[in-house]
Amino acid sequence: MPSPPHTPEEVRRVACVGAGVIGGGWAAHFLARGYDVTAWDPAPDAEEKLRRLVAAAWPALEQIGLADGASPDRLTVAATAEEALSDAQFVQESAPEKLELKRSLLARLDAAAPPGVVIASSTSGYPMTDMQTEAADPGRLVVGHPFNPPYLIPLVEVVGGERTDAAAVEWAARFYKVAGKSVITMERELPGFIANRLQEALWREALHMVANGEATVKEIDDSITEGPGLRWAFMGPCLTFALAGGEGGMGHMLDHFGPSLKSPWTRLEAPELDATLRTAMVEGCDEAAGGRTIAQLVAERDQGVIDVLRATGRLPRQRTEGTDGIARTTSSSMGDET
Ligand SMILES: NC(=O)C1=CN([C@@H]2O[C@H](COP(=O)(O)OP(=O)(O)OC[C@H]3O[C@@H](n4cnc5c(N)ncnc54)[C@H](O)[C@@H]3O)[C@@H](O)[C@H]2O)C=CC1
Ligand SMILES: C[N+](C)(C)CC(=O)CC(=O)[O-]
Repeated sequence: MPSPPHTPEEVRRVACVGAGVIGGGWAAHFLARGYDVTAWDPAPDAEEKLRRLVAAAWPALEQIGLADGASPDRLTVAATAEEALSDAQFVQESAPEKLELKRSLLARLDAAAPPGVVIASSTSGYPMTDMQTEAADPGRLVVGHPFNPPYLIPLVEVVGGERTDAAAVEWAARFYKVAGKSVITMERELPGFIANRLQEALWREALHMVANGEATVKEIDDSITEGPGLRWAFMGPCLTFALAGGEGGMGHMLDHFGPSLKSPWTRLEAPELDATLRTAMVEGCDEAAGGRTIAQLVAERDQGVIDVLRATGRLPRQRTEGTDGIARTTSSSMGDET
């Protein structure tokens, strides 16, 4: 891979390929951080949906603080991937989670991007080794796995594949930090990375409980939001459980509860996602939503994440308000820039 032509700090133009839930969320994030964003998505209604998503996200982004000059007007929608990438300094791919599609798309993006420009995939779980097989320069392809919505949840998991250059992984990790994200750089590939491997265990059990009529969708959601979820926003599952050992910490916790790890709380393979389970999940979510639309839930979620980020000190405590009443920060509002 030729060296990236720009340092992470010099990047001004980002291309977002695929502009659905995550590509649109990335576009909103990069716009709010003051970048010029060019998006491409083959769907005929993609531009309209993308602009709607950015407009819906913008009030939350104004609340947490925009970079100087940030504006939704700096979003351009290109007619082809090649046009979108022609002068891109970083590329974020967020196309559907289908391995064959990712393989050929990443090869196409590699052919279109300026030499050395790093290309990151938002994949939720494919190892880059499996996706970079058709690219002429696989050295610049990395995974940059975000969390929904990418414009509010700080974490990005960064990892390369067997044929990725270490320099590209390092560059991407630094770029995401400069762009206001909180980064975990993984030394080795794991399907599902770290967070989705953990989330999948929870999700598999949730689906089993619904399929077997053991718990409702609402009970499952309440069990997390009224319980462990409150702790997880600021203390992960390991430290949280260390406190379950009282003054003896993790040592006592393991001696006390270790044997129960062998008890069959979780023991099941992934459930069959048949029509009955699908309907139960959809109807359960409709019931839990209690008449709120997706747009209302998105606004509620965004406000909830902002409140948690604020309460846990992860949003800047001192923000300056412009004459237009919009908060602006001169550095990133989330994540660690160092
Ligand atoms: N939805 C989520 O919560 C998260 C999704 N991801 C990952 O982000 C990626 C995108 O997922 P979503 O945004 O949820 O899907 P989505 O279905 O909302 O958006 C995918 C977009 O890709 C477009 N598209 C279809 N074919 C394409 C092609 N050949 N080239 C470029 N774009 C194409 C579609 O028109 C659509 O707008 C996936 O890899 C997924 O695993 C990662 C983190 C969270
Ligand atoms: C549902 N999902 C597997 C696509 C979720 C993610 O990949 C991360 C997230 O936002 O939780």
